[in-house]
Amino acid sequence: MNDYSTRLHTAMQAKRTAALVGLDPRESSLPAEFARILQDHPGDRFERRARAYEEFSRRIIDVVAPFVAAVKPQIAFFEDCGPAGMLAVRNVMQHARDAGLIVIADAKRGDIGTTAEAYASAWLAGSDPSAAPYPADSLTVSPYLGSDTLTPFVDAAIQRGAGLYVLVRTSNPGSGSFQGLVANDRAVCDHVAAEVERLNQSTRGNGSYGSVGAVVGATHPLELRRLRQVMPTTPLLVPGYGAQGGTAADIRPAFDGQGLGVLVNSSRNVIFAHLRPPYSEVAESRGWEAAVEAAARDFASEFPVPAA
Ligand SMILES: O=C(O)c1cc(=O)[nH]c(=O)n1[C@@H]1O[C@H](COP(=O)(O)O)[C@@H](O)[C@H]1O
Repeated sequence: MNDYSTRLHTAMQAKRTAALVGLDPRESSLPAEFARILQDHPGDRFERRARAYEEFSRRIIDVVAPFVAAVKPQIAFFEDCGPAGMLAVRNVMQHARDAGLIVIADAKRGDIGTTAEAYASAWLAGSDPSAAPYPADSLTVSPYLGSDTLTPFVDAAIQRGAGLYVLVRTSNPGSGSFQGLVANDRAVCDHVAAEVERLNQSTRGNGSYGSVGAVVGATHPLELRRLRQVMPTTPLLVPGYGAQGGTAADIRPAFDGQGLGVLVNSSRNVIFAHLRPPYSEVAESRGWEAAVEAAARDFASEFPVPAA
């Protein structure tokens, strides 16, 4: 069984990019052709929306799979469709795995130990997609309840060859209100980062990176640099690029010498490329999937990874 970091970095080297496409479907931004499903598909409006999100996400996966290493379904949008949405996201995750992509479930879970065990068991399929009802390779996790509540996730990650991304410094404008508070001369996010690095070491084996990752937003470039120093062997998930204002130059210092150690997320800017220039022109002449393909290619080329 290959551990998460080995699988992730193999995928990044195969696709030669650190780009990750976020699957955040939103009814109001779907291409026009999905109006048919939203109106005519059998079931109530939640079931119809779930059907549209599944079809849209599957087609995004088919378009981007040649260019990126991973996708990150944002569970909130599927949950907002009720039970049909959860079935849809399960199918989307399986479709992505069948396409050879690394799947990060963005569900931001976290709770006391026994409950955390159930969350981990539900989401961390790891190297064997049949090991959990939701076949994710890795999961986003909140550290707010304390270090002991991360342990069940770490144990499951080790057992199943799965990965975690613990929220350290999130990309939203107000993330400093708690994460930036200073205690014992260090910001809370630095304390979390030190703990993530410690937990990560226990999963590391002989590889350069372990399986306990951290989320650090591209919108805080100075913190990103500092936190990379605190977590030198921790794989980073960096959201906030593109639609939230983060740039490639903000993120580059977090990569190691081989172009590894960081996955960069972009959701809206890729999956809804048909809504913004210059890709809207591509959509007009060649359809929305051509626009997504062009946006995914451009995004992937911003974060090149050399072949192994
Ligand atoms: O865990 C995340 O992925 C995440 C953490 C964070 O700090 N900021 C953040 O934007 N995200 C997620 O990353 C995605 C960003 O989407 P775009 O802004 O459209 O690229 C959303 O699904 C967010 O929930």
